[in-house]
Amino acid sequence: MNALAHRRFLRMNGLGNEITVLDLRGTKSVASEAEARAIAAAPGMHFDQLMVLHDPRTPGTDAFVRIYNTDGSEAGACGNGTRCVAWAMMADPEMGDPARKTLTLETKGGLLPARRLSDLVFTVDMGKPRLAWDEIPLAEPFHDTSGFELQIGPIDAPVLHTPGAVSMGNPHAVFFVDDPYRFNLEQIGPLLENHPIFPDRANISLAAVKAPDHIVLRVWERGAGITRACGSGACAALVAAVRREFSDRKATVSLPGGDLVIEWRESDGHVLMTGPVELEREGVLEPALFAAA
Ligand SMILES: N[C@H](CCC[C@H](N)C(=O)O)C(=O)O
Repeated sequence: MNALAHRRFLRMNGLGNEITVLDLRGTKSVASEAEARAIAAAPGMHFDQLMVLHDPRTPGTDAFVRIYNTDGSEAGACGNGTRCVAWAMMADPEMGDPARKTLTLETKGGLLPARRLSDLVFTVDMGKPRLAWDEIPLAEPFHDTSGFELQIGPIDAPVLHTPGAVSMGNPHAVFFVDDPYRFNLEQIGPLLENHPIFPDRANISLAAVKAPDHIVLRVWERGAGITRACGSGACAALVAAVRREFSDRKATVSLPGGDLVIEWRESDGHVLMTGPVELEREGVLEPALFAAA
């Protein structure tokens, strides 16, 4: 019997970014990429990200969280998913402790302190952005403020120039454009995600700075495609905009699914992301899901 069979899961979202939460704390089980893909591919089970809770690894933290994309690939950060896990660990009757208003999660990307502001609104400290070319990572050095030239085919695809490159524990390329909805992101997203300049692939954002405190964003996510929202992408876009003096250090980022408030805190260089979560349903993983995994 597969170790994940019959396990309870929560189906949540962060501004429409579809998140499944699974609690494997107290076990030695680890979901494989094939198992994550199998869950995402099953009827009615699609997720953009699967957030799997494991026992804490670092003193002072409450859980280690593995993050899987729709294609099964693991990621070091997921802002919307982290808010959903924070809700689950504070408010879910089986996973949570309602007395908690703060907790610290850990992912492959680092430590993530989270605070509950109200029933469904959380602030996560997403840590410091990583900005060196080999931290993103990129395949070669690039000029750290003007970005790097990036051209893609086919010919009818718009030529996109000088994205900002930022890691929030996962790789992001942010293209500043006049109107993110003018581009055929379905076409250019996968070309850019898989561009050889990104040895680990990348999340691709199209950002329009409408005001010093307002950015409009669309994201093609690595391993998931176009999503309704991307929390780490919103953080990356704010950081890239500040570095180019396009925006203030605190701004509202409007994604297709709604708004996040992002602040690149002056005092310690950490990026704070504030936004809502929603619980859609709960369920149990059927053994048949894993027949082919
Ligand atoms: N697709 C991303 C992970 C999820 C990011 C996004 N859903 C968020 O809220 O940050 C990656 O492979 O790096």
